[in-house]
Amino acid sequence: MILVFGQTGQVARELAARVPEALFLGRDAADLSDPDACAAALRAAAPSAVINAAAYTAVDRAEAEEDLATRINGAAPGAMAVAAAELGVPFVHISTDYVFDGAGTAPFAPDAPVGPLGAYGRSKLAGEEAVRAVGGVHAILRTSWVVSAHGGNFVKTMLRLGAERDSLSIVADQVGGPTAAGDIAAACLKIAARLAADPGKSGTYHFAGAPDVSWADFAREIFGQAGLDCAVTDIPSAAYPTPARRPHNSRLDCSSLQAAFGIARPDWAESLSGILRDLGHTPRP
Ligand SMILES: NC(=O)C1=CN([C@@H]2O[C@H](COP(=O)(O)OP(=O)(O)OC[C@H]3O[C@@H](n4cnc5c(N)ncnc54)[C@H](OP(=O)(O)O)[C@@H]3O)[C@@H](O)[C@H]2O)C=CC1
Ligand SMILES: Cc1cn([C@H]2C[C@H](O)[C@@H](COP(=O)(O)OP(=O)(O)O[C@H]3O[C@@H](C)C(=O)[C@@H](O)[C@H]3O)O2)c(=O)[nH]c1=O
Ligand SMILES: [Mg+2]
Repeated sequence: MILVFGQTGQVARELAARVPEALFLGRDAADLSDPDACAAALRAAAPSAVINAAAYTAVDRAEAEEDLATRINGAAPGAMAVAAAELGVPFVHISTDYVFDGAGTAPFAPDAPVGPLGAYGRSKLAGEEAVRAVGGVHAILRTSWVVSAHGGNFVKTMLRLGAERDSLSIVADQVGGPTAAGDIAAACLKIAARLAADPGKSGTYHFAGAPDVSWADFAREIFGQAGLDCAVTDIPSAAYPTPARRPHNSRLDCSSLQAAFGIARPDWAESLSGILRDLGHTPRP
C-alpha cells in the first residue's frame, strides 16, 4: 500500500486519480507542522512506499512565516524519511526549482550549487537536506511551475484575470518549465516502484515540462488555447514587486531522470490542453 501525505493539493489529487487505493493523509490526519505526528502516522500505516505531496507552498507568505514553513517543508519530510527508512520502504519527496538562485541561463543539474532567494526556497532546501541525511531509499524530485485543473496555480489565475481584462502585464525575465501535476504524479509512482526494485537509484532528480518559457509566453499560450482575448505585455520582474524574490533562471536539466528511470520531460502545452479540457474550456481549433 502506498501512503501519500497530502489530499487536497494539486499533486495529491492527481495521485488520487491514478491510485485511488492508496492511503491519503490530509491535514486532519497528519499535520506537517507536527513532524512527530507525521512519523507516527507513517509507522502506523506500515506502507510499501511513501510519497510526500504536502507542503507549505505560499511563496510570498513564507517570508513572514519562515519558522512555520521550515517545520512543514523541512522538519516534517525529515521525520517522514526517518520513519520510512526504519520500515525500509522508498520515500519520494517533491522539491522545487526555488532552491536555486536562478543565475545564468544554463539549465541547473541536480548536483549544481543551491542558493535559495527566499524563505520558501530555504524551507524546501532544509527538507532536501534532512531527507538526504537519513540515507534511506529515497528520491528527491525537484519540479517547477506546477499547474492543474485543481487548486491555486498560474493557469487558473490567468483564466480568471484573462476573462476580466483586455491586457495583462506578465514577467518575461523568469524562465522555466511549466509542469502538470498529473505528469508529476505519474513520475512519482514510476519512481517509487523502481526504487523498491533498485534502491541504488536513490538520489536527487529534476523533472519539468518542456520547452522552457517565460511566464509571459506561458500566459500567451494559455490565452491562445483557451480562446481568451487578452493581450500580454512583457515586463521585467522589477516591475512586478513581490515580498519574495524569485529566480530568473528556473531551467532544470532533467537528463539524469531520463537516464535512471526512463522518464522524459513532458510537453507542457499538450498537458495544458488536457487541463483546459478538464476545466471545460473549448480547445483551440
Ligand atoms: N505549486 C508549485 O508551483 C510547485 C510545487 N512544488 C512542490 O510540489 C509539491 C506539491 O505541491 P502542490 O501539489 O502544488 O501543492 P498545493 O499548494 O496544491 O497543496 C499543498 C498541499 O499541502 C497541504 N498542506 C499544507 N500545509 C500543511 C500542513 N501543515 N499539514 C498537512 N498538509 C499541509 C495542503 O493542505 P490544505 O489543502 O489542507 O491546505 C495541500 O494539500 C510540494 O512539495 C511543493 O513544494 C514544486 C515546484 C512548484
Ligand atoms: C498574476 C500575475 C503574476 N505575475 C508573475 C509573478 C510570478 O513571477 C509569476 C508566477 O506567479 P505565481 O504566483 O504562480 O508564482 P509562484 O507562486 O511563486 O510560483 C512558484 O510556486 C512555488 C510553490 C514553486 O515551487 C515554483 O516552482 C513556482 O511555481 O507570474 C505577473 O507578472 N503578472 C500577473 O498578473
Ligand atoms: Mg503559487
